[in-house]
Amino acid sequence: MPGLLTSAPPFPSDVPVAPLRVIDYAMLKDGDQGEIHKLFLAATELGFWYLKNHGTEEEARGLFDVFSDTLDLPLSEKMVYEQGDSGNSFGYKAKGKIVTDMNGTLDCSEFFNVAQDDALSWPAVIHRTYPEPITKGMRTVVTPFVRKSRDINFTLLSIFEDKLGLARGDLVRLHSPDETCGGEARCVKTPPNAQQAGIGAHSDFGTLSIVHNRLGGLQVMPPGTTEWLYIKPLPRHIVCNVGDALAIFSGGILRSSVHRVMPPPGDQARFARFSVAFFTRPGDHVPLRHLADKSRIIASSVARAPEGQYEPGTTASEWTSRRIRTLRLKSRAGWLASQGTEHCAVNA
Ligand SMILES: O=C(O)CCC(=O)C(=O)O
Ligand SMILES: [Fe+2]
Repeated sequence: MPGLLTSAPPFPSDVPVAPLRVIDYAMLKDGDQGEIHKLFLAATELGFWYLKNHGTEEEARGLFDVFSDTLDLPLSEKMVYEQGDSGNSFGYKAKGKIVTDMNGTLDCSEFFNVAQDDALSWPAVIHRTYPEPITKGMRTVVTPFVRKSRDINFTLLSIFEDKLGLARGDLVRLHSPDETCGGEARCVKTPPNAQQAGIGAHSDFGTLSIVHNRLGGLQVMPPGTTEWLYIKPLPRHIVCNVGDALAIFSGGILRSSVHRVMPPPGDQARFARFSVAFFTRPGDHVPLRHLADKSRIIASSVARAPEGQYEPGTTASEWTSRRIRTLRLKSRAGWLASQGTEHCAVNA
């Protein structure tokens, strides 16, 4: 089973590694103030952290199987579900469909994205249908994974509400189950011995992301630096990060850092790389705008930033579709137009 990769060589010890804080989810749930403080530091400094005791290991293992069966389907079958060029994220993204840098270099990864809305409403279809390995695993694997991952992100959001001086529910409410959203579960697969990026430098579009990694390859560029650091996969730990929407809502207090997926380091490069991710994104019609009118802490951060910095003038769904659509233009212009908060000084 590719997800477990028990035979893969270890992550090498001679590559630069990001010093992510390790946060204990069980302690957060218990209201441990020291752990809550550590989470807030992680989200404001780097915007990335490890989370242990998250309780989704089993669901993620099942999802690696479901997604690897899906990506093993013949290309012609997968192409029936291709996301297309309109900026839609749900479904299949074939290799070479998006640019990874300013020179227009194409990616070598394939993804499959399942909409949170479809997983939670199953068997009712909200956005689209899926191939058989996913429909067969929906009830037992995909939906439980989505539900648990969403609950983790909502717990983290409640903590951020308190730390940012917001009222209870001010962030969670922007992700109401009464509205469709761009939230999704994803598998990313990159081939063995890849020579180019699997996913180019980007910040995530939404609120909070969760990544389950077995092999290395994920890299982050800490704010204010120009160095790429590997995020070393740790057994039973997930990697969590802040996305653009949360950076904007918080007036830049929480950081949405640039990251990318490169071939796994050292001897791990000989293996195909699978990762499983979950993205919480705001309701489709939620305006992306700082919440300065709800918090003095956010208001004072916004007051220090350039005018209009955290008011891109779009809704959450327009923001996501612009970034996907322009990445698929496969040109330098597309690459520039695909950029998010990371390039407009949210992280300055
Ligand atoms: O595969 C990974 O480790 C990260 C994937 C990622 O950054 C993304 O899908 O946005
Ligand atoms: Fe990402």
